[in-house]
Amino acid sequence: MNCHTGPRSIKISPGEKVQQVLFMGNPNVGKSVIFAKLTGMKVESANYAGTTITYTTGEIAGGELRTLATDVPGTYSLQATSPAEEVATQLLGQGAHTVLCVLDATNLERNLPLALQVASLGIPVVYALNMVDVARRKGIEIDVATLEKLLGAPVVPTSAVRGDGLKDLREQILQCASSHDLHPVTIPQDMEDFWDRSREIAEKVETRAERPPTFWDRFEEMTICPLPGIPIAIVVLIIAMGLVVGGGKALRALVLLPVFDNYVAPAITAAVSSIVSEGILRNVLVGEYGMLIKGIEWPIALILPYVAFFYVVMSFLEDSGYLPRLGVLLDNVMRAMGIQGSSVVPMFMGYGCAIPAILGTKAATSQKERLMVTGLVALAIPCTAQTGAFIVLLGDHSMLALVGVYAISFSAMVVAGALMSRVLPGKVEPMLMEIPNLLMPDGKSLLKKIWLRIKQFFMEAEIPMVLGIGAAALVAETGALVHISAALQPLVEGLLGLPPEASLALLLGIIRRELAVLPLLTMDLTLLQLMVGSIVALFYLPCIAVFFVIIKEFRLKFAALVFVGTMVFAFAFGGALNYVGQFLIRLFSQ
Ligand SMILES: Nc1nc2c(ncn2[C@@H]2O[C@H](COP(=O)(O)OP(=O)(O)OP(=O)(O)O)[C@@H](O)[C@H]2O)c(=O)[nH]1
Ligand SMILES: [Mg+2]
Repeated sequence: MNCHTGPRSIKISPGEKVQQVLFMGNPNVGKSVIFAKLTGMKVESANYAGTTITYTTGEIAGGELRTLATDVPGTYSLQATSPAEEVATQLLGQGAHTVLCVLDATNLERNLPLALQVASLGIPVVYALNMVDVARRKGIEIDVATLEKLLGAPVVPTSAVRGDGLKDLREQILQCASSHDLHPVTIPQDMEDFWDRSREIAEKVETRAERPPTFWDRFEEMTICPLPGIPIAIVVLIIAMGLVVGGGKALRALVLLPVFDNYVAPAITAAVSSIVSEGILRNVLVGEYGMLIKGIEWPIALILPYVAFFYVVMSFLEDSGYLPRLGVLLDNVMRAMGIQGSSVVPMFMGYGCAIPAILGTKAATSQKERLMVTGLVALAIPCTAQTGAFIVLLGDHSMLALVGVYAISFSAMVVAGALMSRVLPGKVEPMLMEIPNLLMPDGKSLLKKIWLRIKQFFMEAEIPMVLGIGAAALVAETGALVHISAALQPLVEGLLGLPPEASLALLLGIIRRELAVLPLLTMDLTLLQLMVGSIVALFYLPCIAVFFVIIKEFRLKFAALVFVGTMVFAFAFGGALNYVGQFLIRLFSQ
């Protein structure tokens, strides 16, 4: 038997007895952190609801029998309302030797209904009372002995990020799992919600110290009120953008470009020239579009610095719990787009990469919300690599042009969202928006997360880049580009006012989003042409990998709609910008 584990699989010999443990609980209570620490497996954790949207299985060492633990997506109740919650209830239906139910000590009353539902099915439960460090900071005390008595099962106080209480928790899990059998369970349609009982228990075990609010308490509140929440959000976004643009530029100019230009490129050119004689092959390898030159310079010396700083900022925002607060502030704007404020998280993820953003929509409660967010991410949200390309292309000319591209992207989202909410079938259900505690991210996990993301960018970008640029070099060197450019001339030159070679950007943009921008670097373009080129690249097709995910998650029909929609939007908007721009230039030069 092979268990689904995400990154690797666990082999179990036929007939071997294993213990199954499910890690369950409300979203954002620390299940994945506990799971990662007890199994040594790498799983994503972040400070918002819905980080885990599918399950991962790992092994907890130490018992007599082997113990398999499964990190389950968070759920508020056993009546699933989203695809991610359905995964949780299906896993529970298969039964377990033990369920580890993780409770957030700062939100006990809201966490208990699920715990009581699970226990009412007769499944053995061990409780982790997690986040006790945050509870202490907030002046919340929980009487663990009484809670244990009321729940009739072991309760272990833990602080998962610090590792406190995890040794004891492991022992309790192994002991409980070894003394019970596994039975599949049927989850009744109309389960009791246990809200009253939860309130009763919470009242008995919880004491909240009467104390004046600390600065941190007040700051948590301030971030969600329009005043001063919106000015705070603007400052946060300016700092974030400054860090990405400034930090990326410095890393690129001071380290990566000098190293590449002075050492790497000459070494590669010399090595290839000594083996390959002059001609098409040498040009494809190290010429103007040489795959070994541009294929390394573009992803590593130009884009990587921005990607790296972007992930630093994004991971910090994710782990601090600030993102859902942005959702509260933007709720009205998001509703104008036809989606819920809580979708700010997957949409923000889209600024990293569209794929986790689309998968992240599994936590949404309606299919229409999933389609809307996916459509918007595919159309108008540039991924981090494309953002890097925009900064390289526009940032050196005019920061205003760069800000302009993002302003157009936001406006387009409102228009496209309003359009899609009319065209797409179904209804967007109101979603529960959970606002997590603001936390100071744990340094070690933050660095690990940033490093993993940078590594993943490198692995995913490098090969398609080199191959795509190689294909482009071949197209240019063999003269095929002239024919392709002639065929696309009415579109590229006529409608968009770009030089014919810009057709290369459209061809390469199918492979990766930043490749729809980078070829423009080698052309001598006016500011208007740079803007038009960037806007077309922004709205143009998402990359091939994203299409595969859209087809897998939704239907081919929706992928086709995204294909046509993004194409039409890109050319219509790019064309309009070109004509309006040219008209204004003529008007002002008279
Ligand atoms: N201070 C503190 N932070 C914690 C603790 N446990 C988890 N966290 C943080 O809380 C956030 C949520 O943790 P996750 O492990 O992603 O939560 P989850 O229950 O898996 O969430 P979903 O996958 O969304 O259901 C992360 O930012 C963690 O770093 C803890 O004991 N103390
Ligand atoms: Mg999780």
